[in-house]
Amino acid sequence: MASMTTLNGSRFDRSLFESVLKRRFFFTEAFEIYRLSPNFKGDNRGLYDYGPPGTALQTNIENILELDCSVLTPELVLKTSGHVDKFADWMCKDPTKGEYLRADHLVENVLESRLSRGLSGPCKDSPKLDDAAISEYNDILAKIDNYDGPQLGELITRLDIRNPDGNGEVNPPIPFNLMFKSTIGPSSAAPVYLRPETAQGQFLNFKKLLDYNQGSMPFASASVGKAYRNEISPRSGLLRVREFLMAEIEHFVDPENKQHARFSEVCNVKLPLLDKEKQLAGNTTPQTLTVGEAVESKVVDNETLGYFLGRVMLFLLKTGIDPLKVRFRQHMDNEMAHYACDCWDAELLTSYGWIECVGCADRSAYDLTVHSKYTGTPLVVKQVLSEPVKVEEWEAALEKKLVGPRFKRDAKAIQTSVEGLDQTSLEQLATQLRETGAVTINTPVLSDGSTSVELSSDLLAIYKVTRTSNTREYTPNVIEPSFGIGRILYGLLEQVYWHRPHDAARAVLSLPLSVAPIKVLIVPLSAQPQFIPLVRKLSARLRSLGISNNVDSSSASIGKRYARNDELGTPLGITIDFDTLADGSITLRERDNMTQLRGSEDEVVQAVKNLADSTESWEEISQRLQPFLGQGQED
Ligand SMILES: Nc1ncnc2c1ncn2[C@@H]1O[C@H](COP(=O)(O)OP(=O)(O)OP(=O)(O)O)[C@@H](O)[C@H]1O
Repeated sequence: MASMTTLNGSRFDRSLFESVLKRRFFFTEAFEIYRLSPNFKGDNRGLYDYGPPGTALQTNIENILELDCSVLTPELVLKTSGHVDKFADWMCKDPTKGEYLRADHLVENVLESRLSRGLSGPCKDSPKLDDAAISEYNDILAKIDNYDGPQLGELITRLDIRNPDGNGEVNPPIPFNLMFKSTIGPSSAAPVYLRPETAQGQFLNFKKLLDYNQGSMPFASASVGKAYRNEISPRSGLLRVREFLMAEIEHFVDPENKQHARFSEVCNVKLPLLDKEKQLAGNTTPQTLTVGEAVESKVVDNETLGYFLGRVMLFLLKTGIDPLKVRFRQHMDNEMAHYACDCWDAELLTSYGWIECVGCADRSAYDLTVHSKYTGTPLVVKQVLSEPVKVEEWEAALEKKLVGPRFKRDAKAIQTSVEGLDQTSLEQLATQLRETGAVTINTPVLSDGSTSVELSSDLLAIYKVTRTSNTREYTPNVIEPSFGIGRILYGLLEQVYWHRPHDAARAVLSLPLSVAPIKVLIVPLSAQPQFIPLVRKLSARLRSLGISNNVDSSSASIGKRYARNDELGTPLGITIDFDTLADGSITLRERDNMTQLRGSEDEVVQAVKNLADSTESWEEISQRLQPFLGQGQED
């Protein structure tokens, strides 16, 4: 487990931190009052509700273009995309306890615990770890994501890895599909899944998106919405939940030209990169390269992927993430999702270790190709060429005189499927047809319920033709940054949490103004009625500038009111006191250093606006406004 320090260098204490977040209602366990009732049965882990500050923070973080697609997804779509067969994690059962554990996490947790205790087993009197074992464990941990189920099984047996809860032996790993299944309609005949990612809806709308974009490439769509995964054993709070908010951008690009028009904007952004070769060699220290250097040296495959890694880094920094607690880790070959050909994860350092928060995958032409093949709908771009070119192409022709009478009302569907075959498939099928005299073609559901048909060489011919063309046809590749908003939010909260020196009860969340749920706290010093119009006017004035604010007119001391809002991460405070009644001046307080400045309402409002627009810093404002030595009020 990573050892974390807070912003002022003290040790990070997760239980204190979580108590602050719960107290201030950033989030809570979902269905909590039911879960606490004695009749509640079942596994409620991995389900959370965000309270008002958590929801506001989430909205402030996400802020990207939206395309809103259906969550309920027919089985056929996810069968075609490969999720029904391959979207699984390896799971072990502890038969004694009846517990299920994710196999890679089990190995990781047990080896990390052995390393931290220097012992090779769970008991105090287990033998000490020798140098060879320490080196082997570190090597395994550096590439833990690269092991498949049987390999994890081999490690579990050879290293005698057991369930830390009770020390029972576990069964060999088996795959567990992470999708939630349901059915649609009263007949329950049509299986559906809750989407495990938002991407598929965007791929299925590719043709419409391309038309909407006047056929021009490259372009991107984006979607923000809930995704659902039946995680095997969620034990890390908001980091691993079963229902979470995802923001995914699908950038469609010409596979022969992966340059990016705005690459120069991110070229100099520095990235800490941990590539797959390093991990396989057991090395976990990233190298820092600029995006430009990383693409030039081919550490990152292409400009578009580099562009998005740069943008992800800038986004994380803007939300307030510490640059020393971010790294970009490349997936190893076995780790890659079934649809990806390259992938870099932006990981944040948390008290749970390095956690993936944004996955940046090159999904190649995988998704568009499989959906196109299955549905017979071409999901391609037709590029008009300035000079005509000679192209050699595979063509398929059905012997209609025979196909019509043989397949009757299915003939049309078969013809559409044959016409939808892409060049790669046609080439493979041509060889097969030549060698075996028949091929199988996938089709929509036919009248006998089947979803494929066998065509022999008397019914189907596949041959090469040469023609002159003014257009080039291609299936775009997709570069996809996929943001888990909850993980970014949690990582950020851990990183900005600290408490005042010598007072663990006075916690502070140093959220930047841009993402803080409430930007300004207004505190009237007294509950006397003269203060009410002043407070209302100031609050409305800030609101009209788009600056969210909260009024705390409770009877608690000023110090208590500020302390409550320090825990909510409110960056600025304005006090209205008796001098305000006399001369209209008010006090502006900065959350982190608690210094206060005094000026007229106009001056203070302008200062708040400049801080919110990042056109002036607190230090610069301190040069203009009078220092106010009222910190004593805080206690
Ligand atoms: N169970 C979850 N809870 C919260 N966020 C999640 C969860 N699973 C994935 N995410 C978020 O969605 C993003 C994209 O999902 P992706 O499929 O790349 O994750 P993943 O590789 O399955 O994650 P992990 O390996 O941690 O299970 C992740 O970067 C993460 O931020």
